[in-house]
Amino acid sequence: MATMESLIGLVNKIQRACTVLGDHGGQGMSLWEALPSVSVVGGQSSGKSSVLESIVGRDFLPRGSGIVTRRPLVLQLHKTQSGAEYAEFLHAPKRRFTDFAAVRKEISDETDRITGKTKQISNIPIHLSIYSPNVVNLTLIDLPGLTKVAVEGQSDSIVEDIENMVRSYVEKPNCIILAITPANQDIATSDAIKLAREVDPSGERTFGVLTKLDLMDKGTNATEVLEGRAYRLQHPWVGIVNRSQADINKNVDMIVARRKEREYFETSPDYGHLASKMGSEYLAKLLSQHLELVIRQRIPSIISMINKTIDELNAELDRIGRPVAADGGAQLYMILELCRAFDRVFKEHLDGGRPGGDRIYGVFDHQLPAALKKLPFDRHLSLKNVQKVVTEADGYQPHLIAPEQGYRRLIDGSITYFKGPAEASVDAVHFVLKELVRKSIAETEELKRFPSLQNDIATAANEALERFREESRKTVARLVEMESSYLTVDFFRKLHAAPEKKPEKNGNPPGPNNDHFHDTSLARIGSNVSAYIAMVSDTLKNTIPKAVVYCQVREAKRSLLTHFYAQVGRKEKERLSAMLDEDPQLMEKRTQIAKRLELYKAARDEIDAVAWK
Ligand SMILES: Nc1nc2c(ncn2[C@@H]2O[C@H](COP(=O)(O)OP(=O)(O)OP(=O)(O)O)[C@@H](O)[C@H]2O)c(=O)[nH]1
Repeated sequence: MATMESLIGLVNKIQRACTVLGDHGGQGMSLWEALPSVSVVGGQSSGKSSVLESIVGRDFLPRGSGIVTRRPLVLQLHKTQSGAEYAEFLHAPKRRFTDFAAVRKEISDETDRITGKTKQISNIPIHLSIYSPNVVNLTLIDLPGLTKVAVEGQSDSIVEDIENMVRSYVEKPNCIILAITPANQDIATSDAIKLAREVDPSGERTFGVLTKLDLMDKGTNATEVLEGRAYRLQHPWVGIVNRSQADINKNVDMIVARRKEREYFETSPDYGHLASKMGSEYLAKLLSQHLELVIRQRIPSIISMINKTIDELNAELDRIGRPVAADGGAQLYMILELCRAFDRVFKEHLDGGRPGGDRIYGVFDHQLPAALKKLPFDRHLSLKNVQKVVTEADGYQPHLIAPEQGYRRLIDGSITYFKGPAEASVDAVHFVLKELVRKSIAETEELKRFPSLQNDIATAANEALERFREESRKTVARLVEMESSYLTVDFFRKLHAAPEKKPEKNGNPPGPNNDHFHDTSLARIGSNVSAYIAMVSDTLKNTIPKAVVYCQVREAKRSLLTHFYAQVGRKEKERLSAMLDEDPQLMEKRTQIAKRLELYKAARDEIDAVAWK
């Protein structure tokens, strides 16, 4: 069975770890909030500081007018067996304070360090551990005193700000509320009780403390309250007699004050029957026992909360990606893996599974045929142009049988027109591929965190696509040139073999100088060339896509990043690191998650170490 010391010590440790990692409540469900704690609340001058000092048995809290406590003070008390007595702050772990006046000054200075001298308040706690033979193991959180009016130099919102901060602590279901009320004030007007009732209506986590019993008017007493008749709480009320201002001025020792308090109750005609359950020493023990009980009850739910959070944080880390390895080999491997991930997505776009590849087919199925159809062959093979070309080709000697040169020139001239649509197909496919590269980079989940590498891959892929386009352009240009370089002779032989149309009945006999004959013959040349060109067009409609796919699409699939891989392989480690530069926001997020993960794991280890049943 875990001991009381180990349980409270356990929570102390986890609380300290929380503060180191910036987890101190007010941030949604944090570990801090899951831990049971005791918060001290009360109106100004209700005697909060006095109660705390009395529990500790030392003067160590800053005093003064106005709002002195401006940051929560997490006071962790550790009982020592050795008799050694000292204090330590979490923010100054190497310094051991044995002079408690110096502790007081350090609390003041540390308060100012965050809030400035502006008298503003801050919810970032100061952690103070006190080791002493005169304490019980207990953790108390001292909060700013509730006030009704802002004083000189404070903003009007301070009253509300303090109340909000105090409420943010006491409203947590794991907070035990130590509600301090001076006995010389009507309990109905107590700020502490008012707030406690609001956040803990059933009173199960509120401990009522009545201070200044010695200052009550003569003839009156607080038995109504202390016996639980005036205001009922689940836990018994505890009456306290702290040092008066006069005692403080006279530097009455805390241990002496404790003794005097004990004597006060033992000899009091009003409270003698309650004496064993009154006083600051009793209060400290009561709280310590209760805190231990609560911790014991909560530990299972804390463990499950810790485990759940660890799982969630791990999943989140996986989602945003683990940190980049430091050594060059691992970085190179990572870059190649990321490139492959991109390549997979890119291929899915081309092969189907992701949209986009179909747009390439669109180029071949619509764009290219439509462009071929629009070529101005009608104009080029008009009677007038045929005549012009044929005549020019014949030179000074008109042809005898067939205008061979004319045919060739007309065909060559026509074929040149195919270059336009061929290049347009190359460009269209190039832009589709470029767009797919862009899309694939954006869709590669693994690459999201590496903007520099995204850039590098985009540049490398686009350079590769440029090279493929160049190659493709040359290839389609060649296809077109090939059509000019050697004509399909059979086509014309067949034409020649086909029976010629009979001359019209009343027509003149055929003769080279006859106009009518001339026109018919030119028209026939035009239509022959046109038919031949239609055949070439059909061929190119089929071969251009083959060339484009061969040079651009197939290459993109095969070797989009081949050059890049070779370059990366030659890179220095520094350059590799630079390629794996991450989005700074993401790095920050990862650091935060990693820190929290560290905290939760440390907490789990602490709990395991206590090995309690
Ligand atoms: N006689 C007597 N005086 C007390 C008692 N408790 C507190 N005082 C005096 O009341 C004054 C205020 O006490 P503190 O302990 O400073 O009260 P506080 O709530 O911490 O005050 P702030 O920090 O200013 O909000 C001091 O002068 C104390 O000496 C008590 O039980 N009896």
